[in-house]
Amino acid sequence: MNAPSVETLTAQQTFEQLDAYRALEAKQQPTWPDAAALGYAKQELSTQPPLVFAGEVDQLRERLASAARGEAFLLQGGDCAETFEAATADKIRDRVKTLLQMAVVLTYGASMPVIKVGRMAGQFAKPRSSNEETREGVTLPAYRGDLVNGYDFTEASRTADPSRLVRGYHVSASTLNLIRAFTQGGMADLRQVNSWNQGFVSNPANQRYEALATEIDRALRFMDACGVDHTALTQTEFYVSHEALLLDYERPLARIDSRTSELYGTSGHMLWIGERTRDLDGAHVDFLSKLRNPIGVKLGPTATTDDALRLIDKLDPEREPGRLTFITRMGAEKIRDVLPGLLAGVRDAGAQPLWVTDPMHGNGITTATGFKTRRFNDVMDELLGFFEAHREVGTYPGGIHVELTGDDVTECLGGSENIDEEALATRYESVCDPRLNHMQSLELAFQVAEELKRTASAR
Ligand SMILES: O=C[C@H](O)[C@H](O)COP(=O)(O)O
Ligand SMILES: C=C(OP(=O)(O)O)C(=O)O
Ligand SMILES: [Mn+2]
Repeated sequence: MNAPSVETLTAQQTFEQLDAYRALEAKQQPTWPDAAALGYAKQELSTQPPLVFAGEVDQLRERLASAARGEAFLLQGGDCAETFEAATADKIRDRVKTLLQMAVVLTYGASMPVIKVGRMAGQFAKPRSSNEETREGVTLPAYRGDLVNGYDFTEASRTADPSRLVRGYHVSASTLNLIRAFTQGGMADLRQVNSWNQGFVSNPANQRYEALATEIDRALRFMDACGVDHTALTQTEFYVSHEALLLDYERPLARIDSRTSELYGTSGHMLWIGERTRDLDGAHVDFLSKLRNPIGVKLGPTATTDDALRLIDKLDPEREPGRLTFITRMGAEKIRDVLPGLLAGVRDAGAQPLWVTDPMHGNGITTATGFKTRRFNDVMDELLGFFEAHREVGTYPGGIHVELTGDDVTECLGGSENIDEEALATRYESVCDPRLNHMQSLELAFQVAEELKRTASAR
């Protein structure tokens, strides 16, 4: 046999370093009953083309760097858990549409670029509070996302099936293909997106936002009249992200970039680590520390400044702007107590991560009838607490991370349509956490835009 070339050896060594995570504890991984089928799925994934390209990933890192410097704002959103069944053209279009509508409003409010990142094309794996679920005396494995098992409550459906890893890759590929088509092919035309927003404000419940919508309309007409570059108005950058939870999916999609010989996760542009898997000595932090992608880390109310600084040392030792995003999810009741100290501690240590708020995950409640839900008012309260904390400390509130859909579901309580507990049953479709519906998402965007206008005029 020929000796391996220097190039192969280098690639091998790179992957050996990446594989150090295998010796560490990986929380929230499924038990795959069929080892041979898992081996086959991983092999199959490792031969598939990357879903995203290293150059795009670098571009997103640069965009996020500008947000970390206070020169852009991140809008990240989508389902709690995407499903294979709901990866239809209409549903994907409506989610992208909702994000674009929100982005127009935020761009105007912030007077700066809004970086659009979907929780899409890979958000298929869920951490759970419990390994099992019991219904009417029957106990089965918990649903861990379509990448692992099915939502139907039967033994067969809830058994972890590795062929889902491969199917998840293909569904992600077709989702991404459609997103690229929509955002490059005319659907992102700012004038059209703004006309959709006119529909939102023409609803009497939303008239308080009319002035803002009219201002945006005038600004667009002005740009049009001036002959502003057509492409800037009709096409937009759109990136995808998901929680990098399932290492059996992420590892085969880690690739060496031929331009730089560096490792990239090619399952999505931005990857984040969840609140339940961010242990410093755990497999997830180690694995992601080796990839060049922008990395997010969720920080819940128990996170200390020391935790944040040690995560920075491990994930962003060079302190490269755009590399690390902290996504705080404290809960409306705690954010004003907990966040200012964290922001000040990190700033005083000389680090400048991007700070983003997830106003959803700290505000979950379960109704007496058993629905997991969130109150729109709590979500808004945490958002306001986020802006207040940053104003207090003098740091930059760089973005929002929300669970939302373009559909008219009834999963979160309140909002201008005043969804009450009874209404939850009418259209509750999420297979995991409750999402803001189309109207609630826009309402949130208009309120955040008002907040951003205030921040911008105070600077
Ligand atoms: O999005 C995430 C959920 O909060 C997480 O999966 C936990 O949900 P559970 O408490 O219903 O298991
Ligand atoms: C599980 C999630 O969040 P967290 O890790 O913050 O609980 C999520 O974003 O769906
Ligand atoms: Mn969730």
